Amino acid sequence: MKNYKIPTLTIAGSDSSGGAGVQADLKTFSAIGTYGMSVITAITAQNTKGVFMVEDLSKEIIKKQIEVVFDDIRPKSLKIGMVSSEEIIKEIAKTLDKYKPENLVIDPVMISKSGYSLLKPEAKQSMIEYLIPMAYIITPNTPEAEEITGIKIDNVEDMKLAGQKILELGPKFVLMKGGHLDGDAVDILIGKDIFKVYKSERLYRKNTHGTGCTLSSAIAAHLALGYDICESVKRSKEYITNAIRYSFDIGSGVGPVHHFYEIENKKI
Ligand SMILES: Nc1ncnc2c1ncn2[C@@H]1O[C@H](COP(=O)(O)OP(=O)(O)O)[C@@H](O)[C@H]1O
Ligand SMILES: Cc1ncc(COP(=O)(O)OP(=O)(O)O)c(N)n1
Repeated sequence: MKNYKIPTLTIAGSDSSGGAGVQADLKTFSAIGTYGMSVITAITAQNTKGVFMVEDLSKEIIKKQIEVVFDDIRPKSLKIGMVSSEEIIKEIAKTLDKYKPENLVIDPVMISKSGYSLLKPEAKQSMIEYLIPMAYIITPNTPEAEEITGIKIDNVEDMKLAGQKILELGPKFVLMKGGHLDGDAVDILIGKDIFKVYKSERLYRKNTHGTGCTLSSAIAAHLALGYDICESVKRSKEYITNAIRYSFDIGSGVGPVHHFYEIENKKI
């Protein structure tokens, strides 16, 4: 049930083309029916053809954005997307630690579809050490899970192994996303006492810019609305599948997925 007074927050980078990052997150929050807020970590000059330039914001302004939001409108859930440097990761972890946020969804963004490194390689370890243990749920795609665990992932069995290893780093749940493998799009939710598979048919679409951002913010929105973890993932998987199904051509490269308000009423 939508409730536009329920606050949700994204801590992520800005995508000037509107398909990924903060812009995708805010569209998702609105479409699912929550009140979206944003803490911007970096500005990317990006379009459907690629990422052309990135500038991080200072750790001071990132910290201040978090503080003023939490001190005034405490979010019911939040997601963290692009955080590119060790310095920024540590500042966010330290600042959030003061507020003990509930329902923290971490999308461990590393490399954009166009191949641009959005996480500096030397910052990977601080993401593992400082951010991942704080997560209620983390949502790695297979290349990210490989980077985090060192396990090569070619199939669902490998996804389970890697997911288990990520769980040992401290998050409550891990959602292993299988969009990069062949065949059906299979995601696996792993927790101490939970193992659930969410499967949808593979859609052969060109326009898949922002899929990971959209899925993680959909999970944050559903958690904020009060759904439990399994129902939040189920509804978010339906949301992203429809968003990919109705994705459209805009620009000359990989276009965005479609956020629209009727999406929840469509059957997949
Ligand atoms: N071609 C596709 N058809 C259907 N679902 C897909 C497709 N590609 C990705 N997905 C789904 O979109 C979500 C994002 O997946 P993935 O592509 O693995 O992550 P990311 O966008 O972070 O690289 C997952 O739920 C995945 O199963
Ligand atoms: C600013 C910003 N943040 C994250 C991403 C990566 O988004 P993702 O949802 O993984 O989709 P692709 O860009 O890989 O299609 C981004 N591109 N920009």
